[in-house]
Amino acid sequence: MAGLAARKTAVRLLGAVIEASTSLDGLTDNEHGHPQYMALDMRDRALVRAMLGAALRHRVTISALLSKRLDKPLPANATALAHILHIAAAQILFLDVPDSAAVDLAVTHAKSDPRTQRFAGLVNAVLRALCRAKATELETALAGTHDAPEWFANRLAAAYGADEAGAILRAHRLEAPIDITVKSDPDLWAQRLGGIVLPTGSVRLEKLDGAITGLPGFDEGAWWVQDAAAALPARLMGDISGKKVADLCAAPGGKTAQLILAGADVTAVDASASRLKRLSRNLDRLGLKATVIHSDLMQLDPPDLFDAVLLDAPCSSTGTVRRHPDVPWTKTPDDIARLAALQRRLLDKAFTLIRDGGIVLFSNCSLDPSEGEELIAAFLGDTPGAEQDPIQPQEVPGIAPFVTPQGALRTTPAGLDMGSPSLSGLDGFYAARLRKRAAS
Ligand SMILES: C[S@@+](CC[C@H](N)C(=O)[O-])C[C@H]1O[C@@H](n2cnc3c(N)ncnc32)[C@H](O)[C@@H]1O
Repeated sequence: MAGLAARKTAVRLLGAVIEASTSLDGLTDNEHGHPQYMALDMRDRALVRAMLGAALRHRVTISALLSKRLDKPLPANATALAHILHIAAAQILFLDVPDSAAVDLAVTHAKSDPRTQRFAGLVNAVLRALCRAKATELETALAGTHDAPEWFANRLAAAYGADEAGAILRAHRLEAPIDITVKSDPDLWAQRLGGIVLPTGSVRLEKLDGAITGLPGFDEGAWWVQDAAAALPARLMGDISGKKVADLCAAPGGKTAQLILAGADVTAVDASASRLKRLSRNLDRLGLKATVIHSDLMQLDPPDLFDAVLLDAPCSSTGTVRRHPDVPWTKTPDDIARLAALQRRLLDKAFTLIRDGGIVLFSNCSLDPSEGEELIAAFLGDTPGAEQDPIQPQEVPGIAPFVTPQGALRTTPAGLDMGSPSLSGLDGFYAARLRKRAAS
């Protein structure tokens, strides 16, 4: 039956995300993804990603509308059934798929699986009722929830206040636009690619029709994909032309490329061999060169100190939910605490690698203050010789709204209003510039 394999794959992957906290990025990787996903053609893969995106972005809304159609909650162990219902509901409520196709394929799927066979009638009845109810109930259901797990919504509210947290969670319901960093001439590339130039200089495309590799300028290495917020930390390192700079968590290399183009002599370090392969491929395409070192940062022992280092540390990625809607459902507060502790160890190490007067630019794509504001305050409080070098609102065009009173950079998906929701927002990023006091 046409389309059944895509539905079965989406249901299987939703299970892997929800039950096993597996990252969606890995499952849907076009080279090393889940075997069931890899067996699909590109069109079906795109459909699987769309179904999973909608199912995760609207998970609470979908649950609420499904449970209204059930006499009693599904048994806790009926996970296969729950995922079939969620993937079908995502199509019915949020995708441009005919209702009849979504329902029929879900019923056929339920009949084909021994765990769900006896529920095929229930799947049919619940989904048909949902098709009838959506016109009158969807809007109210959306208004009744932030579509986030409670722990995540509470944490954002504690950090940003109810209004800002609400705006961030509303932004998380939308797919992010595609941002591009160009080597030069953003106006020209915006015109060629059909995008706009953001105040910070990135080029933004509302959405992508087809593969990114097919766009003009890709093969010749004129640009690379990089969220507009992710493009800021490397630009906060001041004048690095001719300086010895290390990118300490470098792969896949978006910031490495920026540092090279700013004229620095760059060493790119990363602990992951496979991610470093991607970095090398990316730099090759862009025609850029760095010294690449495969090492755990904690073991790094370079012969000379650096003038500056960029530590774009591994984090909870809670700033990237628009692009990775699985994050709130796969990460936990314990993960955040563990990653914050790792970042602190990496920052302590990074600080030993710079000369007196040198800088560490610390950044990550988390929205959680324990991985940003609080971590830097603690580091400054107990690291002799470390001081904050406040970021100035004028030093990079367009950053003024994101500079905090402490002189750090904080972006959220609720920032950067470009007039329409589909063109607005930024990944959540934090960046702070730290200096090692020169010996007196
Ligand atoms: C947020 S990503 C970096 C993104 C990159 N800076 C960019 O802009 O393209 C974090 C990176 O840190 C690397 N990493 C994690 N732990 C590390 C460690 N102990 N030493 C070195 N690299 C590490 C991961 O492999 C991952 O590539």
